[in-house]
Amino acid sequence: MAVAHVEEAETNERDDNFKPVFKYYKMKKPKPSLKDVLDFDNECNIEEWEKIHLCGSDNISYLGFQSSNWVAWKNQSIPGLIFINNPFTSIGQSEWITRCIQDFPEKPNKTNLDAHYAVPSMIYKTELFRKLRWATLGYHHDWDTKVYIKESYTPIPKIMDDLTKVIISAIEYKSSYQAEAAIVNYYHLDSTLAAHIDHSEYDKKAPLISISFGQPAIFLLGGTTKKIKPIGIFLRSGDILITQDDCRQAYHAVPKVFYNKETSIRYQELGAYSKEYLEDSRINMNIRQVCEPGKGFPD
Ligand SMILES: O=C(O)CCC(=O)C(=O)O
Ligand SMILES: [Fe+2]
Repeated sequence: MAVAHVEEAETNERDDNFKPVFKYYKMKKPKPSLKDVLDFDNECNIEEWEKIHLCGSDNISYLGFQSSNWVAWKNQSIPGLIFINNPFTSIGQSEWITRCIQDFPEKPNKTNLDAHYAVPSMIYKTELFRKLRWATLGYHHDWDTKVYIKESYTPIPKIMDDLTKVIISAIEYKSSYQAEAAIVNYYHLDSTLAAHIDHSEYDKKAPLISISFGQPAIFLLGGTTKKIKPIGIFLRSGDILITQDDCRQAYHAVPKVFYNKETSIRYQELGAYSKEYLEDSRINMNIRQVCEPGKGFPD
């Protein structure tokens, strides 16, 4: 919490060019215009972006990928940001969604509910599931102190580790990389995520892999201070956003989750609970390396 206070104090209201954009896209009435939002699917507002092709490894269909050739985008003026257009099949997405709903919130992983409830297993079948906001895996992020603790660890599932390896190899990241922590965020149509920088990791440059599922959202990406006006980017189900190097230290937020009636129709393969949940929800699964390679936790 102390960290958040310092950040707030750094940018007073007058200089804050992030908040007005956040409030604008969050607005319900009148509905904001979406004409300036970057849309990689429909190739709108992306004149300054370069289309690139990334290669996934061989034999990766078990991870839900549709092929090994992925369309991605980068921008010279935003070093470190890579957007990958949904490379998953709809069955592949359904499998990841099912993991996010049925597996990842289960113990020994941690969730926001642990502090308030005796959380039953198969929580997705209970009323409590609507109150789920996050689940953490690997080194658990402590939301109050904003530090990772070496002893607070549950293993990263192999399938998530495999997915990470394929993405890290596709972006040709040169250093070694280990998926050490994951946060799964659960949003409903009225949920937002306030502007923040992810600086709890000791390695502040390594790629952060962020994958969206379910209902679409607007993601805001600003700069290292809130003085910098953010850009809005549409994130749809299956899209992968990677932030590394300087971009890792940029403010970002989610001001809006949309309702799109086609979202749940697309996942015929989902079980009944997941399908109903996804009707008005968005899931974001993000994977991080916590420590600098070969260094471990500082004393
Ligand atoms: O939901 C998203 O797209 C972003 C999540 C995020 O920024 C975070 O978990 O730190
Ligand atoms: Fe973040």
